Amino acid sequence: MKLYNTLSRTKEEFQPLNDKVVNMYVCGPTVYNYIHIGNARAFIVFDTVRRYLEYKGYKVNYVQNFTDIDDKIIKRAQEENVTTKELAEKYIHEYFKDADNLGIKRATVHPKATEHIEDIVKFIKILIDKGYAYVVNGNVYFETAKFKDYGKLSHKNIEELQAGARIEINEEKKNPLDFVLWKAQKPGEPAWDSPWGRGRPGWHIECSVMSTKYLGKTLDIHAGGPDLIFPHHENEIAQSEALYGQQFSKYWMHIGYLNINNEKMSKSKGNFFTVREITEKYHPEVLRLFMLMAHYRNPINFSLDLMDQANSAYERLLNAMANLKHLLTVCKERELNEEEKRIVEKFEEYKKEFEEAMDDDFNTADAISVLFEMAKTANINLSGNSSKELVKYILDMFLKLSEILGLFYRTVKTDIDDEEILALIEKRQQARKEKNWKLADEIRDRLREKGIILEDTPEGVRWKRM
Ligand SMILES: Nc1ncnc2c1ncn2[C@@H]1O[C@H](COP(=O)(O)OP(=O)(O)OP(=O)(O)O)[C@@H](O)[C@H]1O
Ligand SMILES: [Zn+2]
Repeated sequence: MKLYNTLSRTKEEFQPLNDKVVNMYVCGPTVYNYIHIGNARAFIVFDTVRRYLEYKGYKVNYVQNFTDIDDKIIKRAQEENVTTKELAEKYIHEYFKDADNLGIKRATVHPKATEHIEDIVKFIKILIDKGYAYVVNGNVYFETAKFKDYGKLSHKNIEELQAGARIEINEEKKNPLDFVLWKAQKPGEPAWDSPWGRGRPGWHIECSVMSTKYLGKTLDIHAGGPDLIFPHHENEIAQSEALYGQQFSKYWMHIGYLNINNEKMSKSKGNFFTVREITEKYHPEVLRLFMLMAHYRNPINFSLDLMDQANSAYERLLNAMANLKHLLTVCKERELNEEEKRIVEKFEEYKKEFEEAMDDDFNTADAISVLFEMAKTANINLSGNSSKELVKYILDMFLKLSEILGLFYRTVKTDIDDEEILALIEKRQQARKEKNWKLADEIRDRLREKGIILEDTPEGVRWKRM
């Protein structure tokens, strides 16, 4: 299996540090608003990477953080007259609603910056002790000139970086490329104690600290949007490698931009559609299919026309599967005839092609083309006279492969009946009574995987199918 590594700018053979385990970290949202579809592109793509790795038999430890303290959060909280914690919690909740809707699996851990202040302070202290950071007026800065590999991810030398960096007026910094690790408190801002006075962590440090805490000093894959390569990920490398003296992440994956009118879609520019808006108009799986129909590293220029095209594509696949489900109810069980055996061989070929596409740097666009080929072949060759085994075999393959893309397995599969759902809900209620939160969460997750959403209300648990 090959993947494109931003660090080497080549497609490399994928070989995790530990044969069967993949430790993967994805930079998550800064929670002061609903996520827009540009953010969603990142989360959908990396969820698909994770699903494929799991399909290949790896155990994936997947960590995605919430940046729950930062300038934008503070500003927005002040405008709305709520605390930063209240604001962040609200949008974390909204993030999960959107992510669940899009079939993005929950991470193994979703750490929050504000819950790791002690670890962050410890990390910064050691950087200062080792001579990589300096304190000025309660602010702590990382001294980039001390880290000789600075620029290796963005493939630029210090002079180029300096020329490209926005030169802010900050007389405290020894060098414009130095970045803040700890920010001294300004009046009215939330703050935590530290050896340098009250303040809060900078943005980059949280990812270095939380990734190491949950995944170890060297990650297999670190991933994010293209705007994060510099400075965010470059700075994460500098902090972590300076501290631990070993490689921070073996592979770096970055998606292409989601643009609108050929300009980056972004919260700050206001040129965005939220996931909420789009999924009111289209089925969430259409948005997911839309994202995966492009190669993840290519830019996408978003338009509603393209969404309409994705919608038709989605319906074609859905119809093929609905047709198979219908055939399942009318076809009779009997041995496969010669012609049908050849069809099975053809589908085994399709499966191989699908895997080859995914093995080649997660080429979901080609993988989806294979699904269309499958739909075509099924439509042409199957009828009410086909063997039920054949129909079942093809439907199962459809669902198995599309589940890797996070598609159809919730909408098409109905292998859980009401009785089973109620029994699991009962079991979860019991676990909650016994304060066994882990089991309760596991049951909720298991149901979600099957497309069942639980809602805890004062009147009890409500559930619905997605
Ligand atoms: N237009 C986009 N295309 C692709 N990825 C994006 C886009 N916008 C954001 N991302 C990615 O989404 C993730 C979360 O981003 P974040 O919450 O920092 O918000 P943001 O939308 O980039 O903020 P802003 O729009 O104000 O610059 C990051 O990995 C980021 O790189
Ligand atoms: Zn990050």
